[in-house]
Amino acid sequence: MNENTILKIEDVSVIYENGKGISNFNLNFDKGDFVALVGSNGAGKSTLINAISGIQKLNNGRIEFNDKYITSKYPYNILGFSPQSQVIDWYLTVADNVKLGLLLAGKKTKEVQSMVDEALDIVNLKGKQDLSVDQLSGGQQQRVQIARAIAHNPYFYLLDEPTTGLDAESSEKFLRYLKSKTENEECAVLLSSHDLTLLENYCKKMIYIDQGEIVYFGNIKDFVNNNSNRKRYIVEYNGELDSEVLNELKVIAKDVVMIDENNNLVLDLDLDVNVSSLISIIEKNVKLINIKNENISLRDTYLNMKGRR
Ligand SMILES: Nc1ncnc2c1ncn2[C@@H]1O[C@H](COP(=O)(O)OP(=O)(O)OP(=O)(O)O)[C@@H](O)[C@H]1O
Repeated sequence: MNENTILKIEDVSVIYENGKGISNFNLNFDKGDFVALVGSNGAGKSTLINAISGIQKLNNGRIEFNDKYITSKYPYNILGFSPQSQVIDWYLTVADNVKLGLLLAGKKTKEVQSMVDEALDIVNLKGKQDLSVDQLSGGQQQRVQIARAIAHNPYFYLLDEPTTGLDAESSEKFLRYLKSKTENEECAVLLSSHDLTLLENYCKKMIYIDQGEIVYFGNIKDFVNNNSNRKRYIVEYNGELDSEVLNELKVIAKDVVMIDENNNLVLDLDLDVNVSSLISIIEKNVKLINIKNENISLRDTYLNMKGRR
């Protein structure tokens, strides 16, 4: 195993009695990796996460940890695991929930309080530390679970839909925190979510699973570049576009024509569309100021690909 590799998955299959599950997964996670796990409902994301966490038995293959980071003697030390279902202790306060996680991770009592404070700060629950968790909203309870998963500064974060139920600002703050961890410390993150825009903004790599199989594992940028069959053009212009011209553009651009909030014309074009012919149509009607060329988002690329599969 490469010295930068934290965790390696070789030929892993988990097949449930009904024949569903995941088959022949080969993956590896190096330090610095921030990996998005994407796929439709039932694709196999939680199965993979639970297999890595050890709560799901494998039918085949093995999961190897680099013993530089992970010793099987102290698994809680290494994994920052937040499963999809809530696993908080309802009879404890917010702070005690996090403290319990730290003690299970083998942290010494004297270092625990500052780690609790830091984790609660990251999830914006500092003022609520003495409340019992059943007094919190659903999103706040989810944040307690996150705090418990991250408080011990694990080498590997294993997070199953951690932002579900979180407000936009908490989700952004949490992903920003994870990004800075992967950039500055020896750790890696695997995080599942259906929020592809959030994932694209923070993660570097992605695993795309469909019906228990890996469709893609690699950089998000490469996925978008290689699989998007369209490019976006943003056209800034002076004047008023006639509806006739817009209709003409819509025929060529197969209806994917919009006017954005800055009153620019947005065209999502198939790669084989001749852009200059479109521009001459626009120029007949208005004065062109600028044309910007953008890649399509991960979300649009993914939805497009799903439509084709
Ligand atoms: N304990 C189980 N017994 C039998 N089948 C299961 C079990 N757990 C999951 N499955 C099936 O395995 C497949 C993968 O499920 P999994 O929970 O891993 O999907 P997921 O990608 O996490 O979905 P979601 O986005 O809905 O959380 C599904 O078809 C699911 O019905």
